[in-house]
This record gives sequence, structure tokens and C-alpha cells, in this order.
Amino acid sequence: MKKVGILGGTFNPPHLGHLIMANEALLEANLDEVRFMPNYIAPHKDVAGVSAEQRLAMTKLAISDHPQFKVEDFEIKNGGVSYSFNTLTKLIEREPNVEFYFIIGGDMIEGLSTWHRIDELVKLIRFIGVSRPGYNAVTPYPVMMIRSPELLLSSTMLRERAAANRSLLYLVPEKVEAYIRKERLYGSQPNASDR
Ligand SMILES: Nc1ncnc2c1ncn2[C@@H]1O[C@H](COP(=O)(O)OP(=O)(O)OP(=O)(O)O)[C@@H](O)[C@H]1O
Ligand SMILES: O=C(O)c1ccc[n+]([C@@H]2O[C@H](COP(=O)([O-])O)[C@@H](O)[C@H]2O)c1
Repeated sequence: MKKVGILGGTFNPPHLGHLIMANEALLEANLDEVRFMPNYIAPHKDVAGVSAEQRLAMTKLAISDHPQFKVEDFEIKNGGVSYSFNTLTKLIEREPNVEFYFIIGGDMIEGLSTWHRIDELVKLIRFIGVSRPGYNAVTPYPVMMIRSPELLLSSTMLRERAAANRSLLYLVPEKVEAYIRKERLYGSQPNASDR
């Protein structure tokens, strides 16, 4: 069976932490591909000032150089609140011959018990947990933990840097930074002042 990893996220913006974790999951769990899946309305997160289409566009740019990375636009097309149980149920219906893995960062593990229909979700897919600096939670749910080079990097930090007109070089793919500046996302200017 084809093994597909789903890396769900808000990707506001996508960054090197996402690419590293996707690649480690691909290699460690022997996946055939990893699909980056931007949510439409994040269940537990506020997203202001950036549209779903802009987050999707940045995600496409971020993965464009890796042949085994794809974008899954199901949640953006579907609209509404993006509950993973609902999404994975639909993806499995659409692709019954695929074994799905859901990739999460270490910071998500503690909150898993609050996810919509989590007891059913863990039976549908396998969770892959990737270490993230500062998080060391244990969980009663079955999560295949993998070790990964850890990067203290978050979308929050990148939005703050862009707002302060600081460079995002080596933190996001160059095409993503170019898009952020072209679209003036997060209050950024066309040229970073510290490059
Ligand atoms: N540096 C990182 N190391 C490990 N996992 C990460 C890292 N950054 C993000 N993730 C994981 O990637 C997934 C998508 O994350 P998301 O798009 O919300 O980015 P974020 O950096 O956590 O965003 P924000 O700072 O806006 O909360 C989540 O499972 C999250 O735990
Ligand atoms: O289904 C849920 O209840 C649920 C609760 C929190 C997060 N998620 C999913 O987990 C992924 C990472 O979430 P986030 O908020 O860090 O971008 C993303 O695909 C979310 O839709 C899902």
C-alpha cells in the first residue's frame, strides 16, 4: 500500500522547521510522499490578515523543489473548520488504497485529547510525532515518535521578523520570502533592511 504522510498546518508562513520535519518523517517512516495540508479555519488558532489562498500559495512555493513533497488542498477547498477527523475520513474514502500518517510537532502532543473525535481518529491513521525544542509531552495516544534535528523556529517568530522588516534568509525558502515581500504580508516591506 502507498504510504502517505499528511503534514497539517496553518503555514502562516511555512518555514524550514516544516520542511525538516516532513523530510525526517518521510525517511524515518519510509513514506512514499508527504502532503502539506493547509487548514481553512484552524480548530485551535486565530489567523488574521492573511487569506487561505495566500497560505496555500506560500505552501506550494515552499515544497516546489522536493519531488516527494506535495500539497493537499482538500481543507482549503472544503472550507469551514478543519477538523482532522473529518478530513481524514474523506481522504480515506477518496483513496482507500493509501495508508495515511498524520505528522505533528511535539508541541501538539499534549493537546491531542482535545481534538475532535480523537479516539476515532487514532484508529483511522497513525500519528508521527516530531520532536520540537521545549516540548517533551507524553500521551496515552499511540504516536510514533521520531527524533529530528530540532529548530527553534515558528511561524509566529517569522511574522514578527517580517513586521520588523528583518530578513527571513535561511529561515523560509527564498521563494516564500519573495512572496511575503511582494504581497506585503505581516507588514513587511519589499526589501529587508538587514540583508
Ligand atoms: N520548528 C518546529 N519543529 C517541530 N515541529 C514544528 C515546528 N514548527 C511547526 N511544527 C509543527 O508543524 C505543524 C504545523 O505548524 P504551524 O503551521 O501551526 O506552524 P507554527 O510554527 O507552529 O505556527 P505558529 O507560530 O503560528 O503557532 C504542527 O504540527 C507543528 O507542531
Ligand atoms: O481536529 C482537531 O480537533 C484539531 C485540533 C488542532 C489542530 N488540528 C490540526 O493539526 C494541524 C496543526 O495545527 P496548527 O493549529 O498548529 O496549524 C492542522 O492540520 C490542524 O487542522 C486538528
